[in-house]
Amino acid sequence: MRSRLAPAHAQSVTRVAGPFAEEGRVVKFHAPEIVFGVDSTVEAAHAARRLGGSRPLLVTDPGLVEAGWVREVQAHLRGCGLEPTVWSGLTANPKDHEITDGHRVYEQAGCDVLVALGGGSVMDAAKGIAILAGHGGHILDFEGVDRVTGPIPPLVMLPTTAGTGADVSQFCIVTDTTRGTKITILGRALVPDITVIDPRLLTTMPEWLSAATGLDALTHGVEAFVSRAHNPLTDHHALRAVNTVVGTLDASISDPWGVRTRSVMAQASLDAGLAFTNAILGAAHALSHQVGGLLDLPHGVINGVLLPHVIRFNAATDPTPFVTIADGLGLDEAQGPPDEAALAVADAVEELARSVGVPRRLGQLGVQESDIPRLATSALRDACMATNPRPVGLADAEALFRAAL
Ligand SMILES: NC(=O)c1ccc[n+]([C@@H]2O[C@H](COP(=O)([O-])OP(=O)(O)OC[C@H]3O[C@@H](n4cnc5c(N)ncnc54)[C@H](O)[C@@H]3O)[C@@H](O)[C@H]2O)c1
Ligand SMILES: [Fe+2]
Repeated sequence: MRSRLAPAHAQSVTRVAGPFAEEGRVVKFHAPEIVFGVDSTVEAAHAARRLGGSRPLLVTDPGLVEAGWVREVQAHLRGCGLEPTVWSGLTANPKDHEITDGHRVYEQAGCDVLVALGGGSVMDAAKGIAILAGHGGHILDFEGVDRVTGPIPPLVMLPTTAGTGADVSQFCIVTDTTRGTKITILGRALVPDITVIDPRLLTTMPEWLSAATGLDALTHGVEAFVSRAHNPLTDHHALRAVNTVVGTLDASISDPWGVRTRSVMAQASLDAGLAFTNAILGAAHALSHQVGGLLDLPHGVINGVLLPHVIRFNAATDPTPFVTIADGLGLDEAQGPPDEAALAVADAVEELARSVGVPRRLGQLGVQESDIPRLATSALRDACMATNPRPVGLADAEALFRAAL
């Protein structure tokens, strides 16, 4: 049974972080070691060494090579006496066969630790390589929950977007190129050993990427807050992430080199990541993974289109948690009826998405009516669907896709 606060005008938002557990309920919370700060990148090299590595595979992608960050991290690794091999042969929304390629390089070079420098795609690829290094087999064999049962090599994360939260999460998302969908591999074994968050690395993000990844963090915050698996520890991070993204995303885009606003967004991404890795996600992600797998589009952009629709769908049966979000965002409707407060949150998300240049409709991204039955069917199998607060049937998933089309 959901334990949720009464509307915000009756109780303050700070109550969300109140008593940890109801009687008879166990609350768990996992997180990697976290280093946060401008110019902290070198810590990743120290960490790789401290974790017992001598030959790191530096997993990255061509965009990060071009941005100049790969050279810098290579120098740090060498400066710590390590012998890195760089592998950058992956694309956004990493593909199953790319993980196989990366694993081959890992084995051929005799690597013993993974350092991921990049966005969610790079970090998920590094996790995928770690899974294969520990178990062999094919990456798609590990789809689902807790299929990674043995030890895997140490994982050091240097996130360059803000963000997917993959640097703190137990998720690994890979594109199944045969089925044209994204699979979710989920389990505590995939929580990285350490994330080194240097907001300086975010300054080279192009505008569209800042917008997309900021909306991804917002979606993580909202979905974690309303998730069936939420708890007071995750609520705190989820709410703070939502408030911070809404308050800062515009500014971080208009001042791309501003390390202060980038730092705030990095913290929002971290908060959102800590929330969702523990509370899991919901229908927006379950639907988004299908569109991302089919059309190879930026994950955060798809989320920005879908989230308002999913909020309205969920609020139709229980608007209460959205009242707390509305209150945190300072929306006037938080003082009124709960369903109006929830709709105001959906509208605020839609407005933010449009203000940062995300299209309003899935149709503008290339989704067609004829895709919907297939997208809806596979969305029901996604691991994120189980924690959506309102049960989603096939007709609901189709209706959600149509509403967003
Ligand atoms: N594992 C998880 O917990 C989790 C959570 C959410 C999303 N994801 C996954 O993450 C992926 C999306 O990751 P993303 O949104 O971070 O983008 P991304 O990693 O796909 O990167 C997109 C592009 O941006 C470039 N880029 C990244 N950082 C840059 C920087 N600082 N400067 C210049 N260019 C830069 C990359 O080179 C790439 O070309 C999707 O596959 C999604 O499914 C994973
Ligand atoms: Fe996401």
